[in-house]
Amino acid sequence: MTRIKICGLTREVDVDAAVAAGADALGFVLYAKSARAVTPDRAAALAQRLPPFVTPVLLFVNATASEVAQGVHAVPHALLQFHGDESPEDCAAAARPYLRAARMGPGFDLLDFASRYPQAQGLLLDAHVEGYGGAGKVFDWSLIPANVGCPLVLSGGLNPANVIDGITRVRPWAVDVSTGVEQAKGIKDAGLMREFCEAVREADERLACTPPSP
Ligand SMILES: O=C(O)c1ccccc1N[C@@H]1O[C@H](COP(=O)(O)O)[C@@H](O)[C@H]1O
Repeated sequence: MTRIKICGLTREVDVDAAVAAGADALGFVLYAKSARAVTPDRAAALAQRLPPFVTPVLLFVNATASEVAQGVHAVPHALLQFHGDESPEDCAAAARPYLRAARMGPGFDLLDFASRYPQAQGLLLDAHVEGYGGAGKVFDWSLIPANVGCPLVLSGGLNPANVIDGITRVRPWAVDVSTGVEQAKGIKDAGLMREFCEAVREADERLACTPPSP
């Protein structure tokens, strides 16, 4: 079953709708330059609404150790997502489970990148864009090598119309969406979130019916 993360939530109503739609994880952007940025206190208030087994994720871009510590203090049970130029040491400093974002583009060596972050719970694959992420841009999925050796979260420009193709071609552990389920930056659309989650389940059903390759 493909796990679903919906990212960039800023409103209680969207958190509740994302949970109702079937999201497994919700992301809160602690990056002041993002149009979806929330403060650690706001992230805590939003994360407090989550029921058991729905994971809050705190997204950082080149944050200082003190900024990461503030986020972790506010939402102690969160998974961290490092989406900038953080080194393996930066990611490990908070001593919390984390996802490392990889900025996919021509010439990017994902296997080498993965070997530098053996402590990451998984790699989140996003398009290489200016501003680091959340741009709604799809990257060339054929750039993903086989056997990366850790769970992959497919991201970058996913939406209800293309996520089935993404899952059936890449077969990721999870998918992550932000722009593709929004009415405006940081304002989610309950209908699109529902359609996205339904499309993921449809992809899973198609994969379950696909005979294994010989
Ligand atoms: O959402 C943002 O504003 C953001 C800013 C900086 C880095 C990452 C950001 N979001 C993440 O980007 C990917 C792809 O998003 P999209 O679906 O293409 O809009 C996703 O993981 C967001 O979590």
